[in-house]
Amino acid sequence: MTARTQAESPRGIPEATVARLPLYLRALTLLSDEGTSTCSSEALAVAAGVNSAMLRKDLSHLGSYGTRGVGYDVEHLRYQIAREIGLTTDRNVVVVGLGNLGQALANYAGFRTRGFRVVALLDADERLHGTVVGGVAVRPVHDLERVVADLDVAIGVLALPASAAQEVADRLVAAGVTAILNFAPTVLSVPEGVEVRKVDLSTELQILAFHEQRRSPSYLADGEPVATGVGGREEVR
Ligand SMILES: NC(=O)c1ccc[n+]([C@@H]2O[C@H](COP(=O)([O-])OP(=O)(O)OC[C@H]3O[C@@H](n4cnc5c(N)ncnc54)[C@H](O)[C@@H]3O)[C@@H](O)[C@H]2O)c1
Repeated sequence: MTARTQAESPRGIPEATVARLPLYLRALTLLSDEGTSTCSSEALAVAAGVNSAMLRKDLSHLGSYGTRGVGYDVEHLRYQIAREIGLTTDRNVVVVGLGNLGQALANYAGFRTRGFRVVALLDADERLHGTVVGGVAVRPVHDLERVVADLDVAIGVLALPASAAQEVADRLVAAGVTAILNFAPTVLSVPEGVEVRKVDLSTELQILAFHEQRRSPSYLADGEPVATGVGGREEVR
């Protein structure tokens, strides 16, 4: 076996490419919905928001090179990418924590059309038990192990307070779940072989603020952040 020189998925596709596959899939789905059957790499790159050289390189990792003068077959490429991401079979999802965020996630119809079935909702608050969100009844978190086994849950979504996240993650892992999407503001510790993705909207907002600041006329004028705090010091939050 050759040593891996950069982060790669088990099939040898660079992780950076894997991270862009959902962008291509979304762009191809839009093109398909518009009735487009073939598209050039340039058009697909624009629709996905990347440059076309990067797109061609990414797709070459999938063995997809398009046809010279014609471009890519939209449906075929869509299938190839969906298969690569593992979306040709539906995945069952459990959402744990049915507060503001959990309810919004459970109500989101877009998961279903992308191959994710929210099959169970769990919460510790007994006032929520039996209430129906997005067509699924909320059950006690006590049922977690049974739900995972009976409903063949593949992915756990954590939308609960940070203080409860590790314990629930441990229970999910012990029950056999190997993929966790964590919205709680805490770093989870999981054994090797378990994949955790963390979603943090405030980090994304901070990144936007960083770029926004660099576009501001005063920053561009002298290359320095604007002093906003008392005594001319920049306010740091
Ligand atoms: N990642 C992000 O971008 C983002 C955005 C918003 C909120 N959050 C985080 O998501 C989490 C949920 O936010 P919210 O606004 O929905 O909070 P919320 O207080 O409205 O809901 C939390 C829910 O978790 C339940 N809960 C608490 N302990 C539990 C346990 N041990 N087992 C099962 N359920 C339990 C509560 O009963 C409640 O229904 C918080 O940690 C918040 O910080 C993250």
